[in-house]
Amino acid sequence: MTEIYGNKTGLSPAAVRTLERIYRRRVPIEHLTTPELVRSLVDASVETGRQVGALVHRSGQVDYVVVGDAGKLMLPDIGRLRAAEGRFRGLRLIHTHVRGEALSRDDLVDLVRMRLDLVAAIQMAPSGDPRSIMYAHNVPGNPPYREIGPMPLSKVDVHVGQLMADLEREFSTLSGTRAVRAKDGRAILVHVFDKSRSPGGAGMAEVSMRELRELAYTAGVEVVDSIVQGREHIDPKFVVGRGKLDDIILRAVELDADVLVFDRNLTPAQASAIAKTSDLKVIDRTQLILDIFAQRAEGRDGKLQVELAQLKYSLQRLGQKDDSLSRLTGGIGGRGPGETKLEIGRRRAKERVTHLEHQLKQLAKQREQRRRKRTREGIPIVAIVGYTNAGKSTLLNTMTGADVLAEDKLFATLDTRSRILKVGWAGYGDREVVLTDTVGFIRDLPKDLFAAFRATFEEAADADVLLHVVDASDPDKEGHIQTTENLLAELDLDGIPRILVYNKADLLEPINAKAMLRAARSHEEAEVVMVSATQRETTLPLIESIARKLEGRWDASAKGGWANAAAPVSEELEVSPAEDGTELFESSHLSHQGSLHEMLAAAGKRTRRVSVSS
Ligand SMILES: Nc1nc2c(ncn2[C@@H]2O[C@H](COP(=O)(O)OP(=O)(O)OP(=O)(O)O)[C@@H](O)[C@H]2O)c(=O)[nH]1
Ligand SMILES: [Mg+2]
Repeated sequence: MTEIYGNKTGLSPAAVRTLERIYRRRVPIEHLTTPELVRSLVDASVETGRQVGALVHRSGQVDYVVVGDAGKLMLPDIGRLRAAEGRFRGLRLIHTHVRGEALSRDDLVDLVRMRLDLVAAIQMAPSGDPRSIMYAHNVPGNPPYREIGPMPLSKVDVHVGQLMADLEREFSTLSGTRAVRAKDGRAILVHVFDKSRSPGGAGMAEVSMRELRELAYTAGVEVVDSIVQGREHIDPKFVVGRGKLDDIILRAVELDADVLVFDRNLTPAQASAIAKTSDLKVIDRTQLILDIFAQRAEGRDGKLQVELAQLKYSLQRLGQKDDSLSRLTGGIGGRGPGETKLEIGRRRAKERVTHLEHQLKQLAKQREQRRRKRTREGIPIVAIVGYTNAGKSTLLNTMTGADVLAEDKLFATLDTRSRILKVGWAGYGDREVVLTDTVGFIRDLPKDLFAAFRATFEEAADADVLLHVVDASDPDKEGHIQTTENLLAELDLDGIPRILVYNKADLLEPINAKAMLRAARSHEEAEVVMVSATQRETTLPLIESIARKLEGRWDASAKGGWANAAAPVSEELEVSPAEDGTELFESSHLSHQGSLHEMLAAAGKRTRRVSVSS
């Protein structure tokens, strides 16, 4: 093995031979370097006028000879360090500084990011002689390295084997004392905004990072730091500036992080450049969301949809060289929901996409048939839509007594569930509606995912009423409403009658809740109600609202007639008169009992009309 790495342009054949001879050197593990290796490196530097380095393995062999320019050395991509190999690479870099400078920031970043055993720089005098040596190794802490020297070459006395054994012990004791490591690693979140384009970028960054943190938490990633940078313009190659990237790399080592999560979407080239330079796993916002979907999709349909979206996203990234596939594709753990490992070739991936699309079409047909059947049965459909974590599933559960997973995580629901809502308890006799839960929306929903999840909104397309649920306690609730409205329009669902449901009223001060409701009623086009999805009785006004919207359709779902509808109601209505604050959930049932009977009477009359005409 005599390949020369780095900047080889313009090297004379003689210089190349001098460089190649460096491969013959051996350096025992008891020493940092040998006079012979120093001599060879210095000779090659004098001949080329450039920095020359050797990556020496603990076995004593020179594994790589690298040539740079007068000011720096670009180390070859020697691949990711695998966990099994321990904390360090087992390679030390010994190189020349032709201008006699101390260890540079580049040297230290290389040391840290590549987990080299050591980096040593030989300072050359203008005469071309080696004047001194300076070296650094990794340490736990901040900064994550220790520099030693410069000192005369004759004074260096490092037993590399001993030093590395000590360091490895020190690092492993440290990671042993750390609380249980998150299963999908430790991440640094990075947000970059364009100062010229968004002057209010810092405030937006905060809102956006809060959401990213929740996404990371949902994905099972432990967040150890967040970094926000405002720039005059986004760096086309690394997004952040090169200097900032170096800071991030050092920070990652210091905090033992292995993932960088960018709060924006990266081009394949950017993701690749950052991953190569940092030697960290690089994930963008879309991949993080895809990853969550991959973990959470349950039904067959959902799983196929997610796999399709992941493959499509990966395929865009497979265009580049195949070498860093595992770093670029898939999510945090290279996770896919289906049978496929995500690290597959381009051709296989394309075949799989076709196959998945076919299967999904079949499933869509079956769904379509089911839906037709239901429509024939004439039960009105009410779909619950809204931003992720708004409380849609909780509302469905509470209203129907169903048991749909509701969690304080984003995208708890990935498969749409429908349940029959019987409203006898609220005074509507045998009437029923189908209540459908949907996937939560999120700002900048990844395009592929949006396409894939269109299907889950097929059900919603048939809805007679949409309940747009909003977490009224979220500081960004207006942003959430806007995002949801926009996506509803994109899904062509904006024509369906809508009720805006302000949820989580229990988390608001009653006085604020009232003011919020009043304000919303004055500026929202849609009807607004306020509920607390965790408390069934607060959903009464919502049911009334649904009843008003459904009118004629509503009665068709009543199986029984007039008497049936009215009979058991009063006993089932177990709502205690409002305590302070709960009158928020003002209900005509509660406010005057008389109107309940009026309503029931009206409902009964309509029922009769329907049964006569059918
Ligand atoms: N305090 C309070 N918490 C609520 C209320 N409604 C829902 N939550 C909580 O909010 C979290 C999210 O609820 P989900 O029902 O899973 O929300 P979702 O809209 O279905 O979320 P996705 O399926 O992720 O889109 C859960 O921890 C619920 O317990 C409420 O009225 N009050
Ligand atoms: Mg849900």
